[in-house]
Amino acid sequence: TATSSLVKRSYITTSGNFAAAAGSCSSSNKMPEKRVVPVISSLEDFERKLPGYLNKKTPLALLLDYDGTLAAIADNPKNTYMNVDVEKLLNRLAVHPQIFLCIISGRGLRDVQSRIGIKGITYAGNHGLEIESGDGTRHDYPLAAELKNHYAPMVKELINKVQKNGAWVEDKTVSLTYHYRDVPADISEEQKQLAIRIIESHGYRVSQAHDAIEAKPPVNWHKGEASLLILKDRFGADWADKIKVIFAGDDNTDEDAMRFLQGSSKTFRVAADPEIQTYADFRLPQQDLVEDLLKWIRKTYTD
Ligand SMILES: O=P(O)(O)OC[C@H]1O[C@H](O[C@H]2O[C@H](CO)[C@@H](O)[C@H](O)[C@H]2O)[C@H](O)[C@@H](O)[C@@H]1O
Repeated sequence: TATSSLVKRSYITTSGNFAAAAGSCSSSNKMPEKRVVPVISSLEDFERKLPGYLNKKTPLALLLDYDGTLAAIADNPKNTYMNVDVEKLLNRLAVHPQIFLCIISGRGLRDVQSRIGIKGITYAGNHGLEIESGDGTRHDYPLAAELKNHYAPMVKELINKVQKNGAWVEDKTVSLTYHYRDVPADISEEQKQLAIRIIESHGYRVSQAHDAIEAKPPVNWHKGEASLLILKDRFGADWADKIKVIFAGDDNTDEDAMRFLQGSSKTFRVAADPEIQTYADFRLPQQDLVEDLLKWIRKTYTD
């Protein structure tokens, strides 16, 4: 079955050679030439700019990021919430027979599951390193032992040396986030640079997030690869011929999904900055437009 292949599939983990692994995907990550991304700024805009993309006879895979997409960015990850209408819409779409709902987050799997709170849907945590289907089937990216052995010492060193002046380490067991929002501006950059050096000295890869940096294992696995695995697993290798796909996200790590889904989906980047470079098909200038995206889908599939 689709779910059993999720468990059985095995991936070749990059070897203990961190540097080689870290360099191996850099060229394919290059952004396309500067282009103006069409903007969607109202519910009507979805219909106007994507006429006929969705129809109730064709199944939809709806892949959504959490922080900054379903929930507005807050001062602390513990203080995020989806507004009541978004929650209701999501719950409704989750049980629609033509809609496959998946949440793909940088948070730990259990954390994002508890925040969304919908049973029976697919979740990916830690940027896709951990995946759990609605029936409980799991896929954990097999990280090399040498890499895993560096994780705890990395957390310890970060806590000892840079968890200060308001900064703190979010330990998510296979990747971490170093939050520095509350560090005074005059020392923030220096402290962040030290955190980056510590992370890289342990062979982990750094990427920028909102007032935080992410430390991820240097493997060619991210939200893009995870999205493809999830889609293949659920709909088969020819998923692109059978279904429509929508992905929405707001962060650098979501760009991997937007890049991997190019041409076979419609992707939306939540970003206020009109100059932002993105692989997405459309830009949503405010986070609350995600609610309109969900309303557009509900209207198409339930009216
Ligand atoms: O992939 P996502 O679901 O978008 O998760 C990305 C990271 O989100 C969280 O951090 C970000 O959101 C926080 C709450 O709004 C905010 O305080 C922080 O500044 C942001 O960077 C989460 O804490 C991380 O673990 C996720 O990787």
